[in-house]
Amino acid sequence: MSDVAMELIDVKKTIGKKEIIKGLSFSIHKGEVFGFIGPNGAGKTTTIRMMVGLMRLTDGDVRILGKSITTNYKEAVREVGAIVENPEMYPFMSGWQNLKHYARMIPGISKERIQEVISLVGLEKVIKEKVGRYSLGMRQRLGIAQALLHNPSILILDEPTNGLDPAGIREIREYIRKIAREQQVAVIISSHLLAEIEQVCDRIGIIKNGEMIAIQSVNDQQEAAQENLSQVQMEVSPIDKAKNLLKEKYEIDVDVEEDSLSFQYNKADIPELIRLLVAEEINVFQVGISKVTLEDKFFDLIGENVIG
Ligand SMILES: Nc1ncnc2c1ncn2[C@@H]1O[C@H](COP(=O)(O)OP(=O)(O)OP(=O)(O)O)[C@@H](O)[C@H]1O
Repeated sequence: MSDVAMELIDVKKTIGKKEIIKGLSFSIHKGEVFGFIGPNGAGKTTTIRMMVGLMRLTDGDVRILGKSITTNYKEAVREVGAIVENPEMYPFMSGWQNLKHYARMIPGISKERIQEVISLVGLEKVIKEKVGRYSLGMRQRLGIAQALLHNPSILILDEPTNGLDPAGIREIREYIRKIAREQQVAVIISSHLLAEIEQVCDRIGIIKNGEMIAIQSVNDQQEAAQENLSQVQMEVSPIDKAKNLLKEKYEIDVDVEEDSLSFQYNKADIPELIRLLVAEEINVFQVGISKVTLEDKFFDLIGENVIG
């Protein structure tokens, strides 16, 4: 069986005359935490509303476990658990009563399942207390428990860390990882703050003006940092010859940015690389070396500081 949980195929949304989402295509895998990140107004909420079936697509399709949200709405939506707006909870009832009340509306939810979702979000100790006395972080986790009750394949959380203090953010992260790992649920979280979700995500998709401008595996970044790789910018000529040489001879993954090559390499080995390029009659005009961080990449890509 395929490990794709959700697939977006050229998803577009036009409201009035404005094209808000301009053809998004990407897949999210089972057991993965995918961060959906971009500045305010980039189109995250609009995309999420389409993913969960709260808003019609203008064009394209969303498939959840292969089921189309446009032609097989009921079955597709069944696979989704989401917190898009603040979940409604009754403050005068306990966490347990809130979940039980909600579970009545879904056929086939056992008492054991309720207990299971409570332990998934670590609320065992306070579940008999009134929700009115919960911290915001606890309420968020109760919301996640509620969204998981019907055993969805995908959990979607829109700005889950909004308003939380650092301890609350840390806890939410921990439980999100646990849910993805233990239940093989694909978790999609949106945020405009890279630093808040970077640590919890396997991959991050960066959206700007309704377009996906990059999808980056977080592990690649961490591996690069561990292997002591630096980000190298090299102004060379002829650029294509240099690019091909680095690719074919040294198996370096090279991007071309205007008249420079951009790649990751161990700083200590760069003088040798320059010597080799020169020996091949390639002119090296400038070499810039910086540390590889996702924040730099994010900043480069969207051209403004939304790190917070
Ligand atoms: N109903 C609507 N009518 C017209 N424009 C809309 C509508 N809903 C959203 N937009 C516009 O679409 C763009 C994307 O909005 P969206 O709320 O999806 O962004 P976002 O990335 O979630 O931002 P935020 O983090 O601020 O919620 C914005 O420019 C917004 O003004």
